[in-house]
Amino acid sequence: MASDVDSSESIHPGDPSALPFDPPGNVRMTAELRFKHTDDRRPIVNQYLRGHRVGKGQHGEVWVCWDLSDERRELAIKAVKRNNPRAEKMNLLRRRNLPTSPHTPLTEKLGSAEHKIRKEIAIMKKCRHGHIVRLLEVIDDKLNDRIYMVMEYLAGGEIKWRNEQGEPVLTVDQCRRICRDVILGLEYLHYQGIIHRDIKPANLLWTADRQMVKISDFGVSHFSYAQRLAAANGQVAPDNRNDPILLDDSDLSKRAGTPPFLAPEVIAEYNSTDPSPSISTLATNSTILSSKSAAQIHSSSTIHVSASRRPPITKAIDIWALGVTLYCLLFGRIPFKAADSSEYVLYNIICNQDWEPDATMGYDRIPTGGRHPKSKNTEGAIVMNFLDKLLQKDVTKRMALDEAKRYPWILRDIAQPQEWLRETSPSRHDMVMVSESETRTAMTSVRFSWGWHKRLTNRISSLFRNVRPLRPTAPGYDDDDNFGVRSTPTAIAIERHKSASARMAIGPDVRNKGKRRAAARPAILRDESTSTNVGRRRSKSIERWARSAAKNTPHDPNVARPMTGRRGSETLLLPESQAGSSQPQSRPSSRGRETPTLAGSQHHNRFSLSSMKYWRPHSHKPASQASSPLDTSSATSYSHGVEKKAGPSSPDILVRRSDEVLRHHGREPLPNSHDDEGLLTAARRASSWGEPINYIEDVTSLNSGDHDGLDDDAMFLGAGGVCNDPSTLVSNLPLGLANHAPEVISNLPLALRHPQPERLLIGSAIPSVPDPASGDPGHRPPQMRSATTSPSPLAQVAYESDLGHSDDGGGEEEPEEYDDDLDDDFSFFRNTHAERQAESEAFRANLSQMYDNEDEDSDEESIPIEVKRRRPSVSVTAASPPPPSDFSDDGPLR
Ligand SMILES: Nc1ncnc2c1ncn2[C@@H]1O[C@H](COP(=O)(O)OP(=O)(O)OP(=O)(O)O)[C@@H](O)[C@H]1O
Repeated sequence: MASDVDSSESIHPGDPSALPFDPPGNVRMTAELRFKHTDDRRPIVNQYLRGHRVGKGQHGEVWVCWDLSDERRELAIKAVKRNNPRAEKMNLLRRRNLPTSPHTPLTEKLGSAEHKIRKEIAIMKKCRHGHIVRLLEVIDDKLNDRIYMVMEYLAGGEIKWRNEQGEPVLTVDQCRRICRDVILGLEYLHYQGIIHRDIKPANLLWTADRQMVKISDFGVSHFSYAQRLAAANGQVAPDNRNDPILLDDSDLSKRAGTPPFLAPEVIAEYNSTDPSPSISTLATNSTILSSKSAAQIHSSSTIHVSASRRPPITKAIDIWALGVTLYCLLFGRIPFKAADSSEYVLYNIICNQDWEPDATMGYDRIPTGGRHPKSKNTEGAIVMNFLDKLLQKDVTKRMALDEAKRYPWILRDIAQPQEWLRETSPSRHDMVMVSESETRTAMTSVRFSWGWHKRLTNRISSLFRNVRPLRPTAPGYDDDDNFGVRSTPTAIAIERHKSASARMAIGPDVRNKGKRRAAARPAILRDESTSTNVGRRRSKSIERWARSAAKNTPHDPNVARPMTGRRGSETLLLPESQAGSSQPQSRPSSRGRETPTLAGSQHHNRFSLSSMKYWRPHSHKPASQASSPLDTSSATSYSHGVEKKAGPSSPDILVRRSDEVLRHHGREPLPNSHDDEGLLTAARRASSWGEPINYIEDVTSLNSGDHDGLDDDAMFLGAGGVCNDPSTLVSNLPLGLANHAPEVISNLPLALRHPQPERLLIGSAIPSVPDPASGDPGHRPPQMRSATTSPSPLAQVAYESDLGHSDDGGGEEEPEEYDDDLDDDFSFFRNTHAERQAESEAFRANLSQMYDNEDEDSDEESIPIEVKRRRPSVSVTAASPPPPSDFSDDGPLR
């Protein structure tokens, strides 16, 4: 078994005690953020001197930093916005969670970004294992709209697993070691009751010496108390039975993760042999199982599961994802891929088609012997058999982690396997205990600091977001049942309420940039409907939505209910005296269903942002000065230096909002334009899955929300791939910049370098270093190593700072400011008409998917369907420059 044991690897790779990084103590929770600069303008966040940015994901940016209070230990600090409207909007459109839960969980109502951070922190806080990225401190200052997570720094970066030709760059040996590390990490997570749900190469980070891989990104991970109990034979203290974040099992029914890595049971309804009604509705012009012949379909591995009988979603989904990951590492490509990049086709392939190996595997091109090798004892046959067990479509036949850990190939280079198995047993670790209070403190309410100098004054769309149609109060109707508020801790609802109020009161807010953009574009409207009608809404066409919305008057004072106007869990509270002044008995219904209504009332939609598409702001006034509904809407107790005004009666408020704003800006709505029609036709077509989408096959999670439209280069780079041909990237540059050398491009004004994906440049001047992980001087190096200084091949990708700062940590921005936000905020006003038109056309051309949102009835007014090129998740793993030696940090930070 151990004939080819490499003595250099005869270690106990999974033994946490052998780890160089294992600081004692629990995760620190810090409630105050202090921000200052060094003399040379290097930012300091509390005691952390911030260095260059090492990565950027959908929700946050990651920098290297040095802990000034701990001998300048090198760490990573991740800044995550609590509120990410762009990501949330895309998530909203994409969230087709199957099956629909009648009880929409509170956690979803908190918004995906917030939800993601809370879960990520709550889970990471207690994970302490050699193959899990360690969280050390959370800086959660309520006055800052970002949360800072201080983690151990994995200098090796993401695993790079293929070159630009799509060939594997890791040896089979390396693949095995990575796989073993992930098995150990997963074993620990599963033992703790945590399902990662997004295992893929991009979420596996190398240590600096590339001797070890750690699992990162717990944004969609799931904690199951039942699983934890089972793992501990019921001996676990019931510390978090009531934790709404960690115990929300309905989360598991949601399709989170990265499409090519999703297990068949997660997408069981996409089995074409037994399509669920939802599929037949959606897939009106999709080709099912288009690309492969029937002979290629391995019947024994085809599952026949209808949506109604979908297998339970368990930790086995991580094992499947591990199998897909191992396949990627071995062959430099993903095992399941749809020819037309359609998710629908992809899911059918995952459910119904078998995987096929290449003739050889790994960088060292070891023969595989095919899918079913004749000789069973070859290396290829052993690995193929291992893959076969991991990639079992039938979850009951899939290999368990414990089995995988003991598989001979995994144990191959372990000197004393039995001892290693004993030492790495998860039962040797303490059980994770995450209390409810800890989860809550992981993320608290947002309070906004004043930043007028940075913020534009367009608050109209956020205002309308808070204008709600009538909420039902018909007898027997329990609002909470539909919104999952019943189980909501009061504090959370209040926090959100405050947050909404704050936004209304304060006025300009960069967070609503997306909605301001929506006002300038044709928008596809979503009608307001109730959660009890979620099932029906699924079949409702987008076109009907928009028409209905356009016809309806903004708000009827007879219908408007002053008590609660809600968006998600945000609640517009009005004084009790006003709330009691009306007794609404009706419930708005976009379908005109019979619902008890007040005389003369009709169903209503929120004010249509699309009707304001030709509206342009004339002036920017602080909310407190504007003669807009901003003046009157806030009757909450939220106080942030803004003088509260007593509002008029609630119906007045609601009916006045849209009218006043339009009048104030001298514009009339233009409903029902032909633009809407064309757009809707495209949207409807797209919603039927007929439009192929360019999902990012291996880098972007569903939870990231916008993996559509990424160009191949960005996808490739984000996947941990490499590219040594600058023309490949430069070819993507806009405005004819492709002919310019990268250095010329880097000097262009920021405006010319936007949007983000075009700012990827090649650091061609970076010298190379050998790969310490390979350990073989004669080893054929991957192509890109000639251009990298980093242990990671990703070193040659440089990502420019948004504000043109160098990546040396000398950024001057304050943490409160999200650079791209600012850019977005100004872009609307900066763009010429022609640009806007071009943008609109590009938008239509790219329009690929529209999801009817079956699990929300609460939020979002007009949702423009916008598919943007995604800013890729790029890692820059060049060796970190040391902290400045001449820097002297003064007193308070010590
Ligand atoms: N501890 C770390 N050490 C080194 N690099 C890191 C670390 N954490 C994250 N990174 C890098 O930063 C990038 C972005 O981090 P991360 O994936 O956590 O952000 P995110 O916003 O959650 O991403 P997404 O939601 O898009 O998956 C990662 O791809 C990784 O390369």
